[in-house]
Amino acid sequence: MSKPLRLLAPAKLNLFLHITGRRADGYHELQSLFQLLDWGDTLSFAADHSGTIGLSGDDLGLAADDNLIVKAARALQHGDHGARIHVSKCIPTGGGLGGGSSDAATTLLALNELWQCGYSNTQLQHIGLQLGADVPVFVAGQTAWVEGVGEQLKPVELPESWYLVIHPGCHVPTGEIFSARELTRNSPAITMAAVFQGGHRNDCQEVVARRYPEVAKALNWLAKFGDSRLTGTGACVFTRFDSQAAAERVAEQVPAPWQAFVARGVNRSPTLSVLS
Ligand SMILES: C[C@@](CO)(OP(=O)(O)O)[C@H](O)COP(=O)(O)OP(=O)(O)OC[C@H]1O[C@@H](n2ccc(N)nc2=O)[C@H](O)[C@@H]1O
Ligand SMILES: Nc1ncnc2c1ncn2[C@@H]1O[C@H](COP(=O)(O)OP(=O)(O)O)[C@@H](O)[C@H]1O
Repeated sequence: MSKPLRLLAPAKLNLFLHITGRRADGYHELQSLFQLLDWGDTLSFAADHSGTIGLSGDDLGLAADDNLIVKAARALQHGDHGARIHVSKCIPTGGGLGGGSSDAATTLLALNELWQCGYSNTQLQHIGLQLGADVPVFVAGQTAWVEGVGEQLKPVELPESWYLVIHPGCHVPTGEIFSARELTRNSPAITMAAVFQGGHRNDCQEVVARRYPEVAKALNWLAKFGDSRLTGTGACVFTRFDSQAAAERVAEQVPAPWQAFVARGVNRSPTLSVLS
């Protein structure tokens, strides 16, 4: 058995999210800035020749076969490839922070290396897209401008920022928000330059805030300290700060029972540096 490889599966924030259309298969076309964070789940991998995939660690109440970590491993597995994988979850599930997708991406990157599959990063992104719309951006491991359903990526370099993220305690199913009748689906496509001049939003925010009052409350509370915004389809909300100290000062005041954490925005996933 090889020495275990321990890697971060980073969380992300959608700094903005516009829905610009809908494809024939019902999936929505998006424009978004995916900001990677230096905070997330921890996965460790040991390869063997057992021909089986074993997953231990935090139980999400999912059958192993439904866990994106196992699905990602199976997508690469051939012959007697085997692996013991351990997961420590920090990223709240269904929070709009991309936890499941990031776990899947880290699994693809780790096992491609340990099993010496030889796939390029672009090939792994294609494999990842079959597992979820958000997986390719985590495989690429860069903060990125994203279009399509998540498969068209352009890395961007953003100034260092700190984010206070609040989980208001409710679970918002992505499918429910995308099937909401009142959702705006025809935002005009904008350029990256326009985004950097402001004038962007999360098109899901109004729908989520109306259906989930705790999200609305958290957005209003955070708005006292800066622009507050929903990430993805929620339920987490966030505000940007210039320094860790400023973010921590506000984090200390977050009312119970909401959960909060402070994380640094990174342009490149720490996981890529370990693997390359
Ligand atoms: C919109 C984002 C932004 O990050 O939201 P979050 O999930 O992170 O909150 C993601 O791209 C979400 O991606 P992901 O969470 O992988 O979605 P999936 O599991 O693939 O899809 C769940 C359901 O949402 C709908 N869906 C998802 C993505 C998309 N671009 N259009 C859609 O219409 C589909 O009905 C799908 O059945
Ligand atoms: N390893 C995993 N971690 C989190 N969620 C997972 C995982 N595997 C499968 N899932 C499923 O993926 C769904 C989306 O979870 P997640 O990616 O954390 O949230 P979001 O899409 O809101 O960012 C969950 O409802 C969960 O059932």
